[in-house]
Formats: sequence, structure tokens, C-alpha cells
Amino acid sequence: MAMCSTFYPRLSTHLNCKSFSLFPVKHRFFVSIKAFSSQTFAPKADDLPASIGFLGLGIMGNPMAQNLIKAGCDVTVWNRTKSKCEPLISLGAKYKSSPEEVAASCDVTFAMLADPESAADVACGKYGAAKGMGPGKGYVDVSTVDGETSKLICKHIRATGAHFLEAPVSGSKKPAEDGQLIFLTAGDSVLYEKAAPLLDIMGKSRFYLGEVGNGAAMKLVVNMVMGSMMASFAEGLVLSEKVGLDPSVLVEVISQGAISAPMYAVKGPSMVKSSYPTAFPLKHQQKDLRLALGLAESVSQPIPIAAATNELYKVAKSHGLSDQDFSAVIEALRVKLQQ
Ligand SMILES: NC(=O)C1=CN([C@@H]2O[C@H](COP(=O)(O)OP(=O)(O)OC[C@H]3O[C@@H](n4cnc5c(N)ncnc54)[C@H](OP(=O)(O)O)[C@@H]3O)[C@@H](O)[C@H]2O)C=CC1
Ligand SMILES: O=CCCC(=O)O
Repeated sequence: MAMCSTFYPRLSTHLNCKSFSLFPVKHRFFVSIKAFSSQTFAPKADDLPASIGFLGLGIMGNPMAQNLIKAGCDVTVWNRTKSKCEPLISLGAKYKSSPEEVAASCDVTFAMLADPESAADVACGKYGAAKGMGPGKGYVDVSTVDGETSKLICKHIRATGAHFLEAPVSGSKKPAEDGQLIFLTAGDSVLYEKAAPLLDIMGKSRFYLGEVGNGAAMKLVVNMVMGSMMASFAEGLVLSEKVGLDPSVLVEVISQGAISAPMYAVKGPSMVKSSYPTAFPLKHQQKDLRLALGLAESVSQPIPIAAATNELYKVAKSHGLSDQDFSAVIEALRVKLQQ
């Protein structure tokens, strides 16, 4: 059975796809849970947009683009540092020398950039993607940015007659490699439908959240919680060490109780060994906390835990830990304890 957009329709009306509406009353937020593996529902070439662009081949962009190529998609890549395109080119990707050229040659272009500044520049800058967009095309920004940046990019893309979808992802390097990301989408529903088979290659589920800004907000809230969880976990590990407990035992105790979380089980053992192989760079976690604080400010919502957490990540950055995994935030506490 082939996978195509008709198998991933508006969820509330297609329950046979194991889909359902999350918020049936005020806003219609739709969620589609991929009920079958992408292997079972491997898309036919006919079901996919003919050509796909991918801008930004960092920790996340690289495996996401790889999965599209491996699924048989016709992918054209660009990255600021060209050398990062080579592994994709050797897998069969085409290369263009600017976001504009990628967008001009592709039906749907994805962007996975570091932060609001780079996302806006790649989309709206001098040789930015918007210059190559036009009617019938689509731009899907999967970077984690704030709602204002997303709306700015949306404005530039829509001004060309093209469609825009924000689609930040939950899930890190391994889920990206395994095609198990969670997409938090908002924007043009036409593009959501068109991109759905591609999202299903790269991810395990997708949420359609309505107007542009809602996907960004959802992602920032999730990462605000994650950053605080990690900081609290780090404090627990350091305190347990300080009072003479074995922090590995703490990791085990936590894993068996109500506060068990995959993140603690995955990161805990390496944190105990002061090892931080980068999956989610600490600088990006601090960026997300900073943006979440801005989001909260916009609605006068106090978020004191996140505010304190942000300070800890800033300390970690000041100790040169920006490019380490965000679990290296524990080092900010260890440094303080030594003083
Ligand atoms: N890593 C993770 O676990 C997750 C990350 N995210 C989010 O996804 C996004 C990408 O993350 P990740 O892949 O980890 O980050 P990386 O730092 O590995 O990659 C960042 C990408 O952005 C590009 N870039 C940075 N600045 C500019 C610029 N000024 N102009 C053009 N391109 C630029 C980089 O290009 P170059 O190679 O030239 O430096 C690179 O392609 C971020 O928004 C992050 O918050 C979301 C979920 C999980
Ligand atoms: O933005 C990064 C999210 C990392 C994760 O969800 O594990």
C-alpha cells in the first residue's frame, strides 16, 4: 500500500488513519500519529513532490536530508560551509551554490538553520530562498526560531506567491537519523498536505497547530521544559556526588520512579563520566530558553524556573561549553562548587 497525501488527510475526518483532532472546539489543531513504519508505507515516487531542497546540513539537517535521499527523493542541498554537502552529494544529492538557486530549482525547500538570525538570512537575505520562490512552490522551515522570525519569513515567502509552513522538530540527532522526529507544524495547510509524505519519511508524528507562530511557540515551550529538567537533573547529580552518594545509583533510582524520562537514562551515564558527545548543542538550548523568555514576556507570564535555568546555561557558555551537548550544563555547577 502506497503512502501519499491522501493517506494523511485532515485527521478529524479520517479516523481510519488512526488520526484524531486534538482540540475540536476553539482552535482546530490536528495531529497525525504515524501508525505504521515508513518501511511499511514507503512512499511511491509519484506521491512525492518532484524535487526537494534542503538548506542547512548541521547535526539535524544532515540526517534529515539523508533520509529523504535514501527514500528515493530528488534532493538538492546547500550549506554555508560547502564541505558539509559532500556526504549528501556522494549519496546522490545535487548541489546549488545559494539558497535562491535551491529554491528556484525545487518544488519544496526545507531549511534547518541554527537560530532566528540565520533562518531569516537564509530565507530573506540577498541570495535567500525567497528570491527563488514563486507560485506552486513551498518553503518548510524546520529550524527552532521565535514566532516573530517565523512570521517574517512567512511574509517574504508568501509575497512571492509560494506557501509557507513552520515545522520545528522535537527529537535530537538519533531520532533524526532514525526518521523518528516529531514535527510541530503551522502555516499553509496546502503545503502541510503536500509535505506530509516527506515529514513522514523524517519523522514519526506530526502536529498541525494552525497559524504561523503556533509551531514555534509549541517548540519553545517544550524546550523550555526540557532545559529546566536537564538543569534540575544536573543539580541532583552534583549534589549526590557532593554528599558522597554514587551518582550512577541516582540515575538508576530515577529511572525506576515517577520522574523517569528517556533523557535522564540516555544522558545520565555520560554526565556521570563528564562526557558530553554533542547531540543538541548547549548554545542552542540557551537560545531556546532565551526565546521562551521572550515568548513569556509577550504575554506577561512569569516563568521563574526557566529564567534561573537560562542563567545557568549562560554560565556554561561562558566556560566555553557552547558546542558541547546541552547536558554539559552540569559543568557550570561543578565549576561553582570548586570556587
Ligand atoms: N541538535 C538537536 O538535537 C536539535 C536541534 N534543533 C534545532 O535545529 C536547528 C539546527 O540545529 P543543529 O543541526 O543541531 O545545529 P548545527 O549547529 O549543527 O547546524 C546549524 C546549521 O545552521 C547553519 N548556519 C549557522 N549560521 C548560519 C548563517 N549565519 N548563515 C547560514 N547558515 C548558518 C550552519 O551552517 P555551517 O555548517 O556553515 O556552520 C548549519 O548548517 C537549531 O535551530 C536547533 O535549535 C531542533 C531539534 C533538535
Ligand atoms: O531542540 C532540541 C530538542 C532535543 C530533543 O527533543 O531531544
